[in-house]
Amino acid sequence: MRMTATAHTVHTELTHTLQRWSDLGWLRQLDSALASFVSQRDPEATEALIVASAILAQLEGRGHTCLPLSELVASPRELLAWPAASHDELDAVWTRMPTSTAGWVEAIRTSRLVRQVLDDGGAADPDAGQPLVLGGTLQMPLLYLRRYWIYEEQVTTTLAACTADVLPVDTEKARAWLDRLFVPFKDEKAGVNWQKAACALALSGRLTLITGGPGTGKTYTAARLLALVLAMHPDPAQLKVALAAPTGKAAARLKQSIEASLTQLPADVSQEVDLAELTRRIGAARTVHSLLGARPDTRRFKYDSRHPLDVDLLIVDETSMVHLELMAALLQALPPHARLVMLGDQHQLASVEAGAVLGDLCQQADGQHYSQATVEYLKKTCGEVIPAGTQVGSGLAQRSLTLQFSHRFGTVIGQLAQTVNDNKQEDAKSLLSTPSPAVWQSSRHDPEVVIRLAVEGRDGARACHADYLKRMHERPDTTRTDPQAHAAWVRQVLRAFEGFRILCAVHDGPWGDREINQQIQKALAKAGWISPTGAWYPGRPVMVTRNDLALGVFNGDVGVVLPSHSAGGALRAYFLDGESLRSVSVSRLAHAETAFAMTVHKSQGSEFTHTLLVLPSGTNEVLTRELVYTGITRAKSSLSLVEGSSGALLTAIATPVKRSSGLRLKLDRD
Ligand SMILES: Nc1ncnc2c1ncn2[C@@H]1O[C@H](COP(=O)(O)OP(=O)(O)OP(=O)(O)O)[C@@H](O)[C@H]1O
Repeated sequence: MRMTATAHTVHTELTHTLQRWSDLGWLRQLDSALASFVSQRDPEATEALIVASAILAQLEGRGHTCLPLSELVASPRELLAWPAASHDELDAVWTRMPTSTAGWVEAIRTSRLVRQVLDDGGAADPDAGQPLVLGGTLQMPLLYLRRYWIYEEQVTTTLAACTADVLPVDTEKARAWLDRLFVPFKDEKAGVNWQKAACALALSGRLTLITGGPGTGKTYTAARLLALVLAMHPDPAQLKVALAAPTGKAAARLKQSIEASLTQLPADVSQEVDLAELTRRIGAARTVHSLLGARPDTRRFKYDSRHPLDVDLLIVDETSMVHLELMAALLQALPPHARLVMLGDQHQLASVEAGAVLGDLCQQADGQHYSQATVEYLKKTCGEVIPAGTQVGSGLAQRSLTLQFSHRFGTVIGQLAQTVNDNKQEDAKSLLSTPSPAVWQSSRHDPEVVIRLAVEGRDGARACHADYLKRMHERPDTTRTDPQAHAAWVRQVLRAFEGFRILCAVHDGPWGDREINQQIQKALAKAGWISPTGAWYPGRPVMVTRNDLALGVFNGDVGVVLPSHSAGGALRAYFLDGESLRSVSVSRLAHAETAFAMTVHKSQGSEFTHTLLVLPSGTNEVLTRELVYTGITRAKSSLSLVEGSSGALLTAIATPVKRSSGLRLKLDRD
């Protein structure tokens, strides 16, 4: 098709403008490149489509799976959150943009690069491999990059199929087992034992979503569910169980806490259910990627809908970190008969990749959307009486449940986490202004406070980096000749290291993990704890930044560099997963960084006795409610907070993460 001279000039001017916006750092190069691609491939493309393409690409980079066109109508300033210097230029371009949602739809749907599949927009366009998809509804039109639309469709279709399958349950037998597996426990708030109800729910369907904050007993419940499924199975020896989590660390923790929970089961249960055999059969917990058979240099997995996983029951933990693409792959690979139980905390940070799937799926997981049938089933199967919801939720709501009582937290950290979730800023302020061993906030906004806490701890929370370094220096002589004594010493050092961690919101600047790591290294060297003569030195904590299957190390693994027991004591990086120890020669560890401090994102799935949360000064788009909630809930016993400027925490609490997605709309449709 030939472009008219005027259209050509308009396209050229616009793509130059977008390219300049990339050069100024407002857009990414990738974003303006997509806009140029659209302009080149469709000479008839409207200016609105070209601009929308660039913005769509940018939003994908920020974790959104689509662009809601209604947000472009008034002014995109809020949506884009670019620096003030951009406002005049944006406004000038916007004078040429449609002024209504319907106008945007019309400007976009006509392009041959766009596949129109609006629910109520007339016949959907045939699929001709268009790179963009216009989905959603006329009232809530959503522009997608093709692959994200496909992932959302795959997730909704498989979820709908899973939730529609009702599995037969011998309710009498189940009730008898559930009464044995759960000692009478009543949630203080609702008087419902949600853990027991979760197990009952999981028996009756192929998909169960169990959410809840830290320590609410998600893995405790999953262990009982495993015992229950095994006890109810007609041929237990045939049952194939798999455990998985998004990161290696979280997978190791899942396996460890499930095993610990299984050992706590009443003796009469373990006499009838062969728990030792169950533990053996589960095998190692895997990362979701390795479970699915990730292959280097390709997005495709070994297991998919044509080659499903060989599993009857799959339990996935830390589901909040599973992004849309991975969730689609996981659901596709599930065999049609298998049960999937997803555990996670919907309030935690989503993965950096696009999608906030758990949050989307858990919209009605509060137990207040149960149908009469769900309520009756639960009463019959586990004896728990849950009032039917005033508004009956979707099929997925019938398969979802929130555990509500934390068994782990000292009350103050738990309360603080709750006030963050509920956006109760005044309550958060008052909890933080009452110093206690559990929760403490610095009144000074100085990185020096962070360094001092790292070296000395504080009153009521002495755990700090000096602890593991002290253990390192107290190395028994036997560790030089006896490999077992050496392994025991390494474990002690690594466990002490898990007692304290600094979590930063950002990488760069004086409050970022990079600078803080350097300052702490200097301070610990000055105090005589370490001797960083080169890049590798005993006591250097490291985080792996890239998977290396050959070495057996994974992105996010955190360990400590220590001398090996071999003659000469060559340095190795040691990693602890539960009880099992791995080590790698530092000379082979090409992708690792120092980890006295790390980002909150990287800390997901881990917990530390004393957690020091560091927030930057000024406004920063990463400062969100989910980030501070995730940081706070990494603390097992004590939390310390240092803000770059006063009010950073409160600003973050008031700023929930917003990630656009069409999943909720699609789940409602189905
Ligand atoms: N009903 C219960 N009775 C007694 N102890 C419980 C109960 N539920 C959980 N616990 C204990 O509370 C602690 C936290 O439980 P668990 O690890 O299962 O929580 P979680 O929700 O998986 O936490 P996280 O999200 O932090 O991994 C464990 O020590 C567990 O044994």
